[in-house]
Amino acid sequence: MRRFVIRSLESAIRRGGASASSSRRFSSDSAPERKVAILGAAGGIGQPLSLLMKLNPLVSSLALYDIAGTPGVAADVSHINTRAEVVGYAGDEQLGKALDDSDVVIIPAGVPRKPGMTRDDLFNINAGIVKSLCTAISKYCPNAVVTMISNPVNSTVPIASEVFKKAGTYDERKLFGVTTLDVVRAKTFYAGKAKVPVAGVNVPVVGGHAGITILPLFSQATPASNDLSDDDIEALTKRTQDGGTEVVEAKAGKGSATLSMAYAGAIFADACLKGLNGVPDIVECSFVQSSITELPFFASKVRLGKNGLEEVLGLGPLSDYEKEGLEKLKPELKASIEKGIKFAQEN
Ligand SMILES: NC(=O)C1=CN([C@@H]2O[C@H](COP(=O)(O)OP(=O)(O)OC[C@H]3O[C@@H](n4cnc5c(N)ncnc54)[C@H](O)[C@@H]3O)[C@@H](O)[C@H]2O)C=CC1
Ligand SMILES: O=C([O-])CC(=O)C(=O)O
Repeated sequence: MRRFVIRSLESAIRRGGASASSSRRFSSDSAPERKVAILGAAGGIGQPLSLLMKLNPLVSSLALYDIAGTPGVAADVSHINTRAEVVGYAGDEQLGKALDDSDVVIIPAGVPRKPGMTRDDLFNINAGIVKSLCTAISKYCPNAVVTMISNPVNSTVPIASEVFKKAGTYDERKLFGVTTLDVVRAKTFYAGKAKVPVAGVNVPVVGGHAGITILPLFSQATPASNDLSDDDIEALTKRTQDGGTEVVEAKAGKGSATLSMAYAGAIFADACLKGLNGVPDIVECSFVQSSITELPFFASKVRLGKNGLEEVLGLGPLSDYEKEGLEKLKPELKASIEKGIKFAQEN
């Protein structure tokens, strides 16, 4: 954690976080002013994510919004002696103020899974929540980068895109489904199996964010390992795809991943902020509008920049096992995307 924060600070300052081309005001520690809003900030993910964003020196203003409970979270987090000014907002009537002038909006609002449920089982409740929050975003901060954590991500991102299109504010460079936790898991599981230090591991994860739509590309993992058998790769793939369910079952009815998700959400938000600040070569995996397959949204490596999404990177060479996984995931991902679009168009 400490290393993450220090790295952020160092790279923001050293690699152009203080880029003179930004029209933003600069604070004394040379990073431009950036407002981050978290919607669902009092929840299981929202609270630790609020803490992590308060520790991020690239954030100058942190708005914590939820339907209730945010004054307490904000009072607590605000006592930490870091740069960000923290304000809590609760209830519909304060949503506009929370969003006003935000550079990055992170959305972990909505219900989590219980054992036996799929992410799609959350659709009926979370689709409406995401739709109303995105309607407010298009009104109060139409230029913000939006990072969507609420599940099912394979549908909530298409919902957000339709809401923004209807409002006339859609910019595909500003909408991201957060799949960073899949990458975090793939790195951890790979390092354990390949017996390499986890800090230097990289594994792209493509597709979507549910079950078989999560496709880790272990053939591209670095450092490469010659010791892993086909069975090992299959087991690693399945464990990554079922990582969320592993946590849901271990929590036995008390929700899904919150701490690891907050970590992943903070990594992705930090990457977005660095991109906005003009730091070069910021690449993360994310579920975005894409043309690298025939599906309109797809997760892959993306380059982040001053306007959000700068470039969707290709899939790279796939193993036969990964090629097969890619073809298998397409029908499910397509159906989830279409379900989201249909919901937003009809409601
Ligand atoms: N993308 C990913 O990798 C992951 C996504 N998730 C998803 O994140 C979501 C949140 O999970 P948790 O934090 O564990 O749930 P939680 O139930 O602990 O917290 C959700 C929060 O959202 C708030 N909320 C509900 N309606 C709202 C609205 N209209 N406006 C603002 N806030 C609202 C609730 O009051 C609550 O505080 C779930 O949908 C879960 O499936 C969870 C883990 C990983
Ligand atoms: O599994 C869930 O419901 C939450 C989630 O998306 C994850 O942990 O990857």
